[in-house]
Amino acid sequence: MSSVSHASASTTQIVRPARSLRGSLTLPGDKSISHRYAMLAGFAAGTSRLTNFSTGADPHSSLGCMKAMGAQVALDGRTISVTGTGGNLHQPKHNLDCGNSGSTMRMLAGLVAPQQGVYTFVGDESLTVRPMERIRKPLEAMGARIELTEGHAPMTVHGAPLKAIDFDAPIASAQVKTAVLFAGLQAQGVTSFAESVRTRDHTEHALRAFGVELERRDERLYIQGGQKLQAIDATVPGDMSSAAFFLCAALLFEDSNLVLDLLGMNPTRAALLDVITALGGTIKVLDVQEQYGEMAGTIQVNRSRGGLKGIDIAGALSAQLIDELPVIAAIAPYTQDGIRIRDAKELRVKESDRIALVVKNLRAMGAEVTEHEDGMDVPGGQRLRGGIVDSGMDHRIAMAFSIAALRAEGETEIHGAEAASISFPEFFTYLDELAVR
Ligand SMILES: O=C(O)C1=C[C@@H](OP(=O)(O)O)[C@@H](O)[C@H](O)C1
Ligand SMILES: C=C(OP(=O)(O)O)C(=O)O
Repeated sequence: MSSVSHASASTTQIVRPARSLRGSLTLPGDKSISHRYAMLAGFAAGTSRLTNFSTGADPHSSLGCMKAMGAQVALDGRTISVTGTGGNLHQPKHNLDCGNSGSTMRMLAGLVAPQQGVYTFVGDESLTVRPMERIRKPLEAMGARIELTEGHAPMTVHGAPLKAIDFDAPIASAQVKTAVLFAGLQAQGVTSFAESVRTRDHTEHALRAFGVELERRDERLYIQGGQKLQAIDATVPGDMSSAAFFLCAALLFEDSNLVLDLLGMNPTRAALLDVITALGGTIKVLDVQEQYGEMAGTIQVNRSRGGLKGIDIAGALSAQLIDELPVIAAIAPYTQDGIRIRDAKELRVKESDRIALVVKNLRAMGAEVTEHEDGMDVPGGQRLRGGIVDSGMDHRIAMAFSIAALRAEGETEIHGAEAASISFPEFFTYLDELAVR
């Protein structure tokens, strides 16, 4: 990077090409795990200590909401202490502000639906147009009442005593699974949940960490209502979806060398490592540990000699890589055989329409790309030129195109670069440290 300029509300970051990517990093805690630990610690009895908690704005929105509902939160560097409400959330005095975070709004809806009181959730411009119907359906089937505004936030949850349901998820969403399990935890009877694609399982591990019994039989999860939660002392593993930017950057240079410590290696989040290997990276796992069911390890990434291969990503793999697809697509022009992505329609309802924005920004950098309703085809063997990138105030778009910029000819301007702080405030500092110029 060379300079940062502030134009009205938006920050522009200039990213210069690099010659290599070298160094080692310990990434801030995983965003998905941090959300779940924040919510369950705020709900449990006792004081939880959460070390290496995410530095992203999103999990801090979850902490803020838990605070507004009676949890006590104290910050001490990378460790956060949360004293929970022992299962009785307070009705908040104001609207619950979820900021930019879909996870906060959807998962908390499940936690408050069985509680007494009325809870109104609001968010920023992007969150206000994201679909919430997907959680209204199961929670209303259990007995809660949820008011939406044309299917979106603002969302008001009227809590009520809930009864268990058997729910078969029509879409692959770990946030919907979490909302149903959090409601089932407090419902009368045994709630079951089945999904056709196995999504990230952090909620299952987190519930067990806090002492909840949860069973999986024939791909269906069962949770008995009325269980009590006890505080934990946990270290959050580094975020694989943040690591994705540097892992993809390491692929772009033959002599790159990247070591990541304490990286979350939960198998439901690690599909990216297979993609990196398929494209031509080599990954050495130097050490693996486990805490509360979550694996964390040290990995070393290099690139094999020769050009980068291509890959087709579709079906369950698209769901497992959903947050990594923007950066995978952004480096696709630099592969030999190109990358084709399908079955990723969910990308259209994230913080932005990520298919449309990836296509627009690839074209702004001179790439050829074909847009599909559920994905895109990016041919390989292309050279990109530095251009003007519009983040759409979407963190993953801002960071994905900063990586594409490393191999472009000339400088790239990332408009709305500050969006990175939603999940990874340190991103540009780390990129500067790792990029060899
Ligand atoms: O459960 C989670 O922590 C998440 C699940 C995914 O969303 P969906 O549940 O909407 O697929 C993902 O895109 C999001 O970044 C985090
Ligand atoms: C989609 C994302 O998060 P959320 O749904 O929590 O806003 C993301 O982090 O890419």
